Amino acid sequence: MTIYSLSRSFKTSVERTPRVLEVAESFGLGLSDKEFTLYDELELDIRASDVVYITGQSGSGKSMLLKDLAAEMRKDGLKVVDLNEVELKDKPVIELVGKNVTEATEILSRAGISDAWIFLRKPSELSDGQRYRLKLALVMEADADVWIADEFGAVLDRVTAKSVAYNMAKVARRQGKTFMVATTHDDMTEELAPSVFIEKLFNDRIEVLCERYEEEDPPQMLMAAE
Ligand SMILES: Nc1ncnc2c1ncn2[C@@H]1O[C@H](COP(=O)(O)OP(=O)(O)OP(=O)(O)O)[C@@H](O)[C@H]1O
Repeated sequence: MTIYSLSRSFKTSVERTPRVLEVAESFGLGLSDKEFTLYDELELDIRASDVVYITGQSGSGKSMLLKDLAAEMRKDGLKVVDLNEVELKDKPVIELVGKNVTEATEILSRAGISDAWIFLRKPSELSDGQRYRLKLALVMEADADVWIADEFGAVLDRVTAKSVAYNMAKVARRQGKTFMVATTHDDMTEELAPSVFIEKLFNDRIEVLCERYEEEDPPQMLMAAE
């Protein structure tokens, strides 16, 4: 069990251009420097095999929380693979994962790619959604302790996003990986079956629900800060 303690706040200062001054005057906005906090000494208990589902409205601080959590995990010596940092080689898809064709097709199908024509194409010839699923396959194959995906499934249709969410969470749990996603979509709870569900609200408000299905550890509300 590792408890990560996270704090993040920003100082904002506004550049006083003529248009900024006009808008400020029209709407009666003050232009003094302000500080806003996304979370302050937030304590999160994240374990191997946890599926962490971070959701909340756009701009509420989900990406920042995912990034800060990943940075703390890296500091802690864990190997974190970030979907947004996965680079794709210019080779047919079937060459990019697995030790052989059987393994490659298995990994690709878990990531939602099961069309043989896609296997033969190169990443540059795929759609955004197909490339995204290929990256998910590479994340699953990477020798990492933690998989992270910001804007998880944003370029996929909802049916595909849910199916990929279900498969990835299942594989992560089976392999003892920590799988953490952030997205505005809050319709994947059933598929991800998260052990840690985080709803990031505006300002420093955050709700964390931890549900680990162990007898000695019943579902509990860890923190609900206002
Ligand atoms: N460098 C920065 N300086 C000041 N404010 C910042 C900075 N980076 C992010 N923010 C602010 O922090 C807040 C949270 O940003 P974040 O990217 O985590 O939001 P998000 O919930 O992931 O949004 P989205 O769903 O739109 O991606 C936003 O209001 C954003 O404007």
